[in-house]
Amino acid sequence: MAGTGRIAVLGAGAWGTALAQQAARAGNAVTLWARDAGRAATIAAARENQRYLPGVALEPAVSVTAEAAALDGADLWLLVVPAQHLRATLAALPDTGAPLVVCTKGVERGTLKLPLEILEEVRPGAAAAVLSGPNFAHEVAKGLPAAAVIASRDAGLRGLAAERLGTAGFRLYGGDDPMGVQVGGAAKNVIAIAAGAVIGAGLGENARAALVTRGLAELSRLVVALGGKAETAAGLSGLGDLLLTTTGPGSRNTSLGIELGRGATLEAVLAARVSVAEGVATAPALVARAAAAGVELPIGAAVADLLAGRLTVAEAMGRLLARPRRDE
Ligand SMILES: NC(=O)C1=CN([C@@H]2O[C@H](COP(=O)(O)OP(=O)(O)OC[C@H]3O[C@@H](n4cnc5c(N)ncnc54)[C@H](O)[C@@H]3O)[C@@H](O)[C@H]2O)C=CC1
Ligand SMILES: O=C(CO)COP(=O)(O)O
Repeated sequence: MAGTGRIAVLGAGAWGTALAQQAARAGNAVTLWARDAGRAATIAAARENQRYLPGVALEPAVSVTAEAAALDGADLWLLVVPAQHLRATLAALPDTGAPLVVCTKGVERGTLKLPLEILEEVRPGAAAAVLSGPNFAHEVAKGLPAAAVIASRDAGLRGLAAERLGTAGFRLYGGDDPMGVQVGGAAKNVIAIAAGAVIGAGLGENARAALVTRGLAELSRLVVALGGKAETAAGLSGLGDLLLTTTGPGSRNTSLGIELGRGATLEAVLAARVSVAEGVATAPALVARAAAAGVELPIGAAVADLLAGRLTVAEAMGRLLARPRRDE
């Protein structure tokens, strides 16, 4: 056990709760902060997050609160709020000077900012890192083996964060390419919706494998265009997470795509869920961000059009298949 201080986890969804468990397992006292006082009290009383992560008993070292003052003593903050709410959530909380590790995957609509870019606007100059990888919350919560990358330009911070959060069963690699890591985490959710739609529409496993592979090419192009490294796209936060999300039955993004592929409307799918599928809000923002950098995302654009009701799955596939043939 490496951790010794207090870690604050902001956002008591599935991933925030799983990371709170992991931080406790790594030897830290943990404050899991929820924005809603009633929900915090319910989780604290049940010692379980029945809404977002049912069936997992909270570690004794995890305390749950909605009080901002409880964040004061934490020497590391994990931000685990959906991308569209990250800015407002952080802006409403006091700046204690604690280093920030953002665990959110997505692009903010309107501003087209990635999580660390949002942090830079809300907490200019704060020490910040990003944690990302192939990590279904329910598996990490149970302590099943997993790996992720903690990337920051600040080598001291990524070492510290890996030391405080890692255990033998949650293997954390350092990375110096936070841009590449963030783009991978945001793009894989969009490609997962496309992969799910292909499966839901009965187009077959061959089609999914082709689409995921071409999706990785899109993701890699965007990583490089935004200043990241191609090898980051081939690592845990790129290929690794793409593989998990597009094939694992537990993915919210893939399952949303499957339902769309079977003919459900987006409104009906979202109305039946409490949990977030980040690819929905991210798809149009990612495509716009890529376009601003001169990068075309054919699969991303097809997903954005599908979600907006501008295309059916059959039309989206037809458009992708009709693209001019070229060398791989
Ligand atoms: N669940 C997973 O397996 C993983 C999730 N992530 C990422 O972690 C982030 C959080 O996802 P989950 O914990 O899975 O979410 P979730 O779907 O389990 O829970 C939704 C979360 O959003 C919060 N929320 C909803 N409306 C809000 C608002 N208006 N303002 C502030 N917060 C609001 C809820 O309080 C809750 O914490 C996402 O970016 C996701 O992509 C990353 C790795 C794994
Ligand atoms: O990010 C994730 C796994 O790494 C979770 O994926 P979903 O949000 O699609 O469930």
